[in-house]
Amino acid sequence: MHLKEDYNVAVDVAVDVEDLHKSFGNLKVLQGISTKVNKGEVVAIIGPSGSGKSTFLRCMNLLETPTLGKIYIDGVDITSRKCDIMKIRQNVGMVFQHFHLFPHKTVLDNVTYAPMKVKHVDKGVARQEALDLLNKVGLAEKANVYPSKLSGGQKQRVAIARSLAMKPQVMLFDEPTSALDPEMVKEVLEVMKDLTQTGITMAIVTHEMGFAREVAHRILFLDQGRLAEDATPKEFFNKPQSNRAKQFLEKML
Ligand SMILES: Nc1ncnc2c1ncn2[C@@H]1O[C@H](COP(=O)(O)OP(=O)(O)OP(=O)(O)O)[C@@H](O)[C@H]1O
Repeated sequence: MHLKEDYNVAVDVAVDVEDLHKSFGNLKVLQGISTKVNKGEVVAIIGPSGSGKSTFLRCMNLLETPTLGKIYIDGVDITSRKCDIMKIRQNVGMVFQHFHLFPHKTVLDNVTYAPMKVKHVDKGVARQEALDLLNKVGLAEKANVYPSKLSGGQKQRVAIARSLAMKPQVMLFDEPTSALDPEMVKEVLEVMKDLTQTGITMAIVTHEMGFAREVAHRILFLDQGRLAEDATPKEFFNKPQSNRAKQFLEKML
């Protein structure tokens, strides 16, 4: 395990990104991103289509391997070859645009699967914790149904509960409402909003500007793979600095 040298002074930092680059062949998607996310902080990653938001997020749990640069999660260098990827993924939950639930498992079994299989949590404990989580996302009564019987919004809420069941320190959300019918967006955003009150660190790629403005502590605005702005929602939405952000907001708001 490679700990960051100045880890002792950085104990409040959950995610530390240093000069992150990612290329796909000749395509330079991330071009030197550096930022820190503090424990309990909620950051919204926004920017034009193709600016590298999802790639940035996916680097944070090594779904994409950075081409260059370092990422530390809780002080652990996840870009080090010696890093145990499975351990990191336990600590960094991810919710995708599409829900990726197991279709042949009930809602409850979807939520208990990883804790039991990966962490060897006792079945009774895993079920109780899963029921508590389903209760939190408003789906306790759906515990025994199969995903095919759920709406998109309900599926996404199960996906969030499933991710939380691993008790991650950091939660990554990759456009969690983009695949939903408009009337279901709100119920998922409400669950995410509740989550922000629990002290968990969250990084959210989103096109929901109202949500980002209301809920995020910080806005990271990406433009062509660079961190063009790193500001509070108030600063960013009221006084964007770059022309690109101004143009983007004119379109989005
Ligand atoms: N696995 C991959 N192989 C090749 N190119 C990729 C891959 N993943 C992403 N890209 C390219 O990288 C660029 C950035 O993609 P990314 O999905 O990170 O952008 P984004 O800002 O999240 O976009 P959107 O808002 O449209 O989802 C795009 O040009 C995309 O085609």
